Amino acid sequence: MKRFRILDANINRACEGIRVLEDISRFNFEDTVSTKELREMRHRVRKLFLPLDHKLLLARDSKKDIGKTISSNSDLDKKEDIKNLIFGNFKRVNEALRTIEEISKIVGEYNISKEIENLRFFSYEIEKNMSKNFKKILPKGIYGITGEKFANGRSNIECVKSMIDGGIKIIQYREKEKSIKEKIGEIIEIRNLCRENDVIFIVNDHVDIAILVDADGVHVGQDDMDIHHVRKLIGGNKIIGKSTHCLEDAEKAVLDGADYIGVGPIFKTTTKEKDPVGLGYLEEVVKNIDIPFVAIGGIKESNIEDVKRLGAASICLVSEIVGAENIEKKIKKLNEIID
Ligand SMILES: Cc1ncc(COP(=O)(O)OP(=O)(O)O)c(N)n1
Ligand SMILES: Cc1nc(C(=O)O)sc1CCOP(=O)(O)O
Ligand SMILES: [Mg+2]
Repeated sequence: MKRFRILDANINRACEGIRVLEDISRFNFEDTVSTKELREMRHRVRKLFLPLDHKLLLARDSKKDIGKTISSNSDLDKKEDIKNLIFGNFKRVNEALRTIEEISKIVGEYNISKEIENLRFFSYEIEKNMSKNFKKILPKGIYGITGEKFANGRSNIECVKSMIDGGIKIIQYREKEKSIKEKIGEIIEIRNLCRENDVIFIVNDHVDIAILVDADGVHVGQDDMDIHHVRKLIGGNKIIGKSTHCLEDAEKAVLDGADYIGVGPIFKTTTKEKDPVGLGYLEEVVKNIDIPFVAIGGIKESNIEDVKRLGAASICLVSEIVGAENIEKKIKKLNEIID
């Protein structure tokens, strides 16, 4: 009898958890695939136990459940945001399925146990897919940007491979000279390399191509598309970076909903025609701006320490990295300095 009580409690626990996830997937993310898969999983669990419904109901005794008092006195269930809510519910569902799987065996329901085991693995997959709905956050450390013109004959692809081998966690594709067709070819290749290596991939300027290749985000400048238009096109779960050159730009970018801002050019640079704004602007950003930022422009091994010291957690270097004799060694050296 007690075994059926455990089964009953865990079937309910699993199905209720799946229902929460299903509603988040449906109404919050409008994710058709995960919604359908979760609904199928919930129906499958219920259906498997239909023949045992009577025994399960007889064994139910919610009033005497000692877990109720323990749970109402516990702080463990506090969920601060939707992400925690999702991971908390997947944990709950997977644990409940595991219990159902084990108890089904000892009541002689081996086929059901096997099916529940399969559903548990299905649930791990859905969890992975659903986590794609979350926007990635700007990593700390070195932010790499392509620049074939400064790469001593190396291709953008070769540079990206070396950046990844050097341990970079975010790469932006920036290319001003090639045709759209050539750019798309390279972007797809780099997107795949980044995805395989768990590196965030940002496309510079081209919102349409970023959407086309399902990049993690896009970077736009003061003369590019406005953030609210970009957001409308690219959706809420992608990163939007915006270049800023003064505090007014930065404040506007925050209000417009940028996920991070570029702050520069800090020093004189030959990669872009723009006068330096100096370290003063970086200091202003550190004091006044609450969203993540990337320091950029003329940053080298020789001055990166000054940038870091002022409070820049993410630092971008183009020519210093792609123009280095050994890109991997350069990145490792830069990381040593800023660590
Ligand atoms: C991280 C980062 N910061 C600034 C820029 C510059 O963008 P933008 O002003 O649009 O100039 P171009 O790069 O398009 O010449 C950037 N790309 N990345
Ligand atoms: C692309 C770019 N944007 C900048 C900005 O301040 O918005 S500075 C810059 C060039 C950065 O290249 P390097 O590291 O070779 O100086
Ligand atoms: Mg631009």
